Amino acid sequence: MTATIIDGKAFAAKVREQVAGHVSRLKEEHGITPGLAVVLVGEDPASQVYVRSKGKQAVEVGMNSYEHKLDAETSEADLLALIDQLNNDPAVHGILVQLPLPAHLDSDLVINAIDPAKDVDGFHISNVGLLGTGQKSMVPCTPLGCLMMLRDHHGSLSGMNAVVVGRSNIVGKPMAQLLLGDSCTVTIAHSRTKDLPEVVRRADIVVAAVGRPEMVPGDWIKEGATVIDVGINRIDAPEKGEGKTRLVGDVAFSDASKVAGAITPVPGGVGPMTIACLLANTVTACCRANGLPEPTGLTA
Ligand SMILES: NC(=O)C1=CN([C@@H]2O[C@H](COP(=O)(O)OP(=O)(O)OC[C@H]3O[C@@H](n4cnc5c(N)ncnc54)[C@H](OP(=O)(O)O)[C@@H]3O)[C@@H](O)[C@H]2O)C=CC1
Ligand SMILES: Nc1nc(=O)c2c([nH]1)NC[C@@H]1CN(c3ccc(C(=O)N[C@@H](CCC(=O)O)C(=O)O)cc3)C=[N+]21
Repeated sequence: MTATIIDGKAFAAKVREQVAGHVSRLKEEHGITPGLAVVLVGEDPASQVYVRSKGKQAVEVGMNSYEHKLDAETSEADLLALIDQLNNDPAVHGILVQLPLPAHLDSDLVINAIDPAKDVDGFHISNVGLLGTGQKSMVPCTPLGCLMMLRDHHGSLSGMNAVVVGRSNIVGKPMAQLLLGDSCTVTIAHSRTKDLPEVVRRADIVVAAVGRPEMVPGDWIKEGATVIDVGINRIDAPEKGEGKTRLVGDVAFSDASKVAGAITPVPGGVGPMTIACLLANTVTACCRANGLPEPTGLTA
């Protein structure tokens, strides 16, 4: 069996197209332009790339993008003051603080300072609680992107065995909540899980969000399973030349794609969907802030 490749890049382009349609309607019919503020503290090169990409794509769909780059030594008080300013700025509908933050900053404190209605990452405790209780919330972008691809591929996920490898607050836990919301039987695995290969072999849906290059080998995958690879790992690629690197996921793609029914590639899978969902969340937040009906099909 050769797996269907789930093309996250193409799917993300479709989501952005829908978002762009909503943005132009908001502008024409209501004179409102959705605005996304992205805050980056420090100079982490990977984070800089993502932040640039978010800003660029926001502008491409017709939104306003506000980038705030603060130096690595920024104090907590200064960062909180910026968040307060963005919370009170009516032109800003979505706020994202790029993680991880430098170690001297308390990320829980910072995230919980964001107005939950503008928390387009869905990381604020009130959004986490709303998601956990099945209420309307802002849904974290990466898990939302994964859910969209799974629903598109399967239609209904009801009754499927889903295994999420990884229990982070930004990916693993919200992913498990969303799968549960779609009536999967959900297992969350992590570094203390006993006999992980056997746990993964039971899965109809595997979501790998670990951060270890190709740690899930092909022989852990059940024949025909759907594999969503969230991992983004930059590894050395001497075959491309000295000092060169390449991106790989948490799944050994080549072997897994021989047994899986469907699989997302890295790059070109979950990553582009994450940014598309960030834009979708910003439009949703903008509609809610203005008491307008929110787009359908762009939330969980
Ligand atoms: N495509 C995208 O848009 C995004 C991609 N990512 C990528 O996804 C990956 C995961 O990110 P994130 O959730 O933030 O990572 P974290 O480091 O926060 O969490 C990793 C999780 O993996 C678990 N884990 C670590 N080692 C093992 C192991 N040997 N066996 C089983 N589980 C293990 C950890 O378990 P424990 O809790 O026990 O320590 C932890 O729960 C990274 O590669 C990251 O770059 C992240 C966000 C967005
Ligand atoms: N507050 C916050 N929210 C986030 O959503 C967030 C964050 N912090 N910190 C870092 C992680 C990581 N993340 C990615 C987004 C897009 C790609 C992406 O587009 N990847 C491309 C490749 C990009 C490349 O070539 O480097 C792809 O997979 O095809 C990857 C990773 C969002 N994150």
